[in-house]
Amino acid sequence: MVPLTLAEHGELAKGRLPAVIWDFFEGGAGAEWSRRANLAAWRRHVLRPRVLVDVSAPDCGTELFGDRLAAPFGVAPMAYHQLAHPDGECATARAASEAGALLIVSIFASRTLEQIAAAAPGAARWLQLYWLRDREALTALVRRAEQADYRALVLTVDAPKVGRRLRDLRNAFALPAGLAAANLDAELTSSARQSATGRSGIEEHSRQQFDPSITWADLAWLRQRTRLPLVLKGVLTAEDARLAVEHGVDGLIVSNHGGRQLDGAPPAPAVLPEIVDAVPADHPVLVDGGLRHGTDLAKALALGARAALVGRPVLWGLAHGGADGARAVLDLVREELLDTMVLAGRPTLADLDRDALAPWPATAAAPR
Ligand SMILES: Cc1cc2nc3c(=O)[nH]c(=O)nc-3n(C[C@H](O)[C@H](O)[C@H](O)COP(=O)(O)O)c2cc1C
Ligand SMILES: CC(C)CC(=O)C(=O)O
Repeated sequence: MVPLTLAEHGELAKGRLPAVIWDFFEGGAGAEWSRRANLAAWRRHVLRPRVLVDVSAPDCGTELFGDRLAAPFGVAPMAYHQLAHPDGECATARAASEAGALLIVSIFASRTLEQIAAAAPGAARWLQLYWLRDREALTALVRRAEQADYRALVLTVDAPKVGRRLRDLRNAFALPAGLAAANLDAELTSSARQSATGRSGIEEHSRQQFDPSITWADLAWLRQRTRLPLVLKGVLTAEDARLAVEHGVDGLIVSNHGGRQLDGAPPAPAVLPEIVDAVPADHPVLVDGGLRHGTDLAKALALGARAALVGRPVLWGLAHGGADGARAVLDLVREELLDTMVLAGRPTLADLDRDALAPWPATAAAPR
């Protein structure tokens, strides 16, 4: 079967992956309300098509922190791509580069920052960090990212601890032998391999390593250690967006972490407009969560996002087709975005403004 939708990439991946890995990828926290809400939220808006517009040359190319992208999209930071494919993040890097997408590498990547950079030289890539208790390890990562030409740092701020992920608890999920967080000291992550306490290995490890005491005041410490743009991921209120700007942050990613952290947190499209309105226009606001169609990406842009990130579907492509599979996923999203722009009579990104959207009436059930 040649997959024609992201969901079909998911079906192929599910057939390939061990059930516990599928659950780690797919699962959310708690009752998984936020995970499901992410998928439903994009359906609560309709596109307002304009007609008799010249759509013969639609253009979705853009630039982000100086890098050219084929579309305003990227790969969300996700841990351990080798769970999906032996080439791991190196394959994803090739795929993203060929598709003209931004790649955000997770601090829990299973290949080194340098290997990933070498797999796609010159490509747009950022490094995502969690605030580790070990600040020397954090500083070392920042240095390496600068040397390997990563263009921005993303600090994920929605995870003072890992959310209560019931699937991983039931599966006592732990990293398989031979797989590790390649950029961190083996000692720092060894607990991710066991679940002696009956928790998931991932939860156990984050409990030991994440510093839950950091506050806005600590951001200055990180700011002083790098010239790279700093982006906060996991901001969901206008209040925090304003604080971020006051504390010298350069951009935001509006995200509920794919529903994997606070269950009950809003899906990004519900809060994106208030956040876009709260920050100066030269601070890019990105978004992620539940994007499964080019139309979802068009809606994100119309709500004011500068770009949107795709998470799980990239792992699906990687799992069933390696770099080619991940690239097929990204190409599909871009092609569907271009289709949407043509059929909606909005051939440039500037045309995808708030007039391009209307809410689906609250009284009408959102179609499945
Ligand atoms: C398997 C998996 C691992 C993830 N690892 C990280 C991570 O290391 N750092 C992070 O900031 N977010 C992580 N995320 C969250 C994603 O960056 C992103 O917010 C979310 O997956 C987007 O939703 P989507 O998967 O519905 O597209 C992870 C998500 C998944 C599914
Ligand atoms: C290793 C985990 C803490 C990575 C993560 O953020 C996630 O699984 O959502």
